[in-house]
Amino acid sequence: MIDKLVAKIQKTNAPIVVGLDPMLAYVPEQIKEAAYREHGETLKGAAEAIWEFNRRIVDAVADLVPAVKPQIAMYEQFGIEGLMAFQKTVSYCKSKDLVVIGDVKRGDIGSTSAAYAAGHLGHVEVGGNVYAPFDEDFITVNPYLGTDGIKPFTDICKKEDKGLFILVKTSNPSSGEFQDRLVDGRPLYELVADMVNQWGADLTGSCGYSAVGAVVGATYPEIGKVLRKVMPKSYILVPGYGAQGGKGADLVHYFNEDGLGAIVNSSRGIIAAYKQEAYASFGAEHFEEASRQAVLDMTADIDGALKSAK
Ligand SMILES: O=c1ccn([C@@H]2O[C@H](COP(=O)(O)O)[C@@H](O)[C@H]2O)c(=O)[nH]1
Repeated sequence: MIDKLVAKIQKTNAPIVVGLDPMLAYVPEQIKEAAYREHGETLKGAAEAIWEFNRRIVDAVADLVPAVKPQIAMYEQFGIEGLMAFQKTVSYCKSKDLVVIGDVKRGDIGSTSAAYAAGHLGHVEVGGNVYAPFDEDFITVNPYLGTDGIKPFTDICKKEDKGLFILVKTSNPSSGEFQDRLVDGRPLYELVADMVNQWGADLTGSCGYSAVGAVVGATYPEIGKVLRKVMPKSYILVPGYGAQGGKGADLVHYFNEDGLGAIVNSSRGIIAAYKQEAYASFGAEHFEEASRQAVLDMTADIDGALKSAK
C-alpha cells in the first residue's frame, strides 16, 4: 500500500491528505435539515448528515488528492450509527481509488492489538465466512505499549499489504510533556523514531519507503527536520497544517531530497473552508466547492514552499 500511496502522490503532485473530521457544527443546515426530516433529530439523523457531507466533499476533491484521513472519534461520538457512517465513508473513498488512512490511534497488549489490527486492516472469520470489517489502507497507531503491542499491526501489514503511521511527535501543545523528555540524553520522540525504523525495516516497498510511517506534527518544524533525518525511509504523516497554524514554509524539511517522504493533513481547513472569510463567497450551498478551492490553495502553498527551498 505504501507503493500505491507514493504513486498517487506523484500522479496528483499533491502530498496532501483531506481529513474527514465531520463535526455536526461544520455540516451546512440544508444537509442537517434533510437528514433530520428523514430520521429525526437522532443519532441516525446525525450519522446520515455527516455521511452526506463527506460524500459531497469526497466527490469534489477525489481527483486532486491521493488520500483521505477519516478521524474515527468524529463518527464514534454518534455511537453505532456513527461507526456505520465511518465504514461507509471508508468504503466510498476506496471506491474512488483514494488511499484511506484511518486515524484510529490504536495500540494495546499484543492480543488486543491483534483484534484491532484484524478489525481495521485485516479480516475476521465467523464460522465459514471471512469479513474485512473496516478495511482501511493505513491506520495510526500509538506506540506507548512497545514492541509486543505493535507486532500484530506489522504482521497484518505484511500479510495484507497495509500500512501504519506511528505517533512519534504529535502536533498538540502538550505533546512535549512526555514526548520531549530526555531518556539517556535523547528526546523520547527520537527513541520512538529509532523503533519506527526497526519495526518497518522489513516492510520496505519498491518505492524505497517503508509501510511503517510516522506522525510528526506541523507545529514543531525544528523537530520535524531532525526526525526526517532519523527516519529516512519512513513516510511522515504531518497533521497540524491550517487550523493548528502550520504553513507550507514550515514543512519543507519534512520532505526528502527526492521531493517525497511527507504527506500533509488538513481537516477543518478543508472540510469547513466555507466558514472561513477567504472562502465565504462560496456560501454554505456550495461548501464542497470551497473545499476544492482550499485543497488547490494548500497544494500551491506546499508546492511553492518546496520550490523556493530548492
Ligand atoms: O499529532 C496529531 C495527530 C493527529 N491529529 C489529528 O489530525 C487532525 C487534525 O485536524 P485539523 O482540523 O486539521 O487541525 C485531527 O483528526 C486530529 O485528531 C493531530 O491533529 N495531531
